[in-house]
Amino acid sequence: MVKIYAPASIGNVSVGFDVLGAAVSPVDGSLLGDCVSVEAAEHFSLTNAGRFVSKLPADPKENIVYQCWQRFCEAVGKEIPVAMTLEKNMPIGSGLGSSACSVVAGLVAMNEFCGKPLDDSTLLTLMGELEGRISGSVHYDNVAPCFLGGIQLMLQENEIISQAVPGFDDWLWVMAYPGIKVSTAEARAILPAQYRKDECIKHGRLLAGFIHACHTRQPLLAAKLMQDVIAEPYRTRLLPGFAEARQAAKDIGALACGISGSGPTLFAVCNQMETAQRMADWLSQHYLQNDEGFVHICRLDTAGARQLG
Ligand SMILES: Nc1ncnc2c1ncn2[C@@H]1O[C@H](COP(=O)(O)OP(=O)(O)O)[C@@H](O)[C@H]1O
Ligand SMILES: N[C@@H](CCOP(=O)(O)O)C(=O)O
Repeated sequence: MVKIYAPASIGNVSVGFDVLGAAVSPVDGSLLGDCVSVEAAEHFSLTNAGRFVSKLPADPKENIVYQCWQRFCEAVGKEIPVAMTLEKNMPIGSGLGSSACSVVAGLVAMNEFCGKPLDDSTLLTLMGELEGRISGSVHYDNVAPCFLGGIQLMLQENEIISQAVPGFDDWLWVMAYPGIKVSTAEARAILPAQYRKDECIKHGRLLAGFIHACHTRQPLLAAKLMQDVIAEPYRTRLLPGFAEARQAAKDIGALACGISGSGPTLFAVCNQMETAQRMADWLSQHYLQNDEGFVHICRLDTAGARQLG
């Protein structure tokens, strides 16, 4: 039996719409991600479990893990009879890369079980394709960090999909999921088809500056440049309480704050545990909308998808 864990991720990281993503895990050692197990069987089956199992599509063939199995079999050229189990621990439509967690765990579990017939680049291409089926267009900013770990920058040239960007070890990422759902496909559909020249220039400056600041080890500059001119101005209206939370992050002393993926999860970057804890307390009291919401203080998950059993 093979069991794979795939961690939560922050798509865009504010400054890199569709081209920058970061994998995160709670500092308390708890797991914030999906698990997929694969074992030998006479016929294919998929069993669902986990905290958010009831939110999965009613039709089993719409479960992206079923589609991972089907696509993997097509890629290796044979039907592989296995019993798969999805532990759906991630809320769906959360902005935490929930579908990516299932896709990455599903494909890595199949690949490990079969003795690694597919290389990382082929796997990542398949992950992007499957994620694209859900959100309406291929974007790797969740699947790449979830699979490979850390902060990943999408290059998509010279057969390189993604490469790592060095993060800052002392950064704490406070993640607050309010408990409501925002569909990624819908949050993409509300974005403009075109942007003005000055917005394009600013976006280029911010993203280039952020990557430069990471490589030259300037954390305060990197944090200052984490601004989103592409999605946040349009998506804020989907997120109750976001503007107040952003102001609170500034007042409390967070270095940066933004929408995780397409939301509704918000992230705030702090460089002191005390500030992160104050931020987490504020978000728990003011940003959560119902009992399904949660707040975690995280660090970058530099390992990405990994075998638990
Ligand atoms: N295993 C799965 N995990 C998450 N979502 C799934 C899964 N299988 C199918 N889906 C569907 O994919 C969509 C995921 O929505 P999306 O807004 O992309 O979520 P997220 O931003 O959390 O990845 C939903 O319509 C959901 O029903
Ligand atoms: N770049 C994408 C990221 C979506 O992330 P998700 O966690 O909301 O699926 C976007 O911003 O649309």
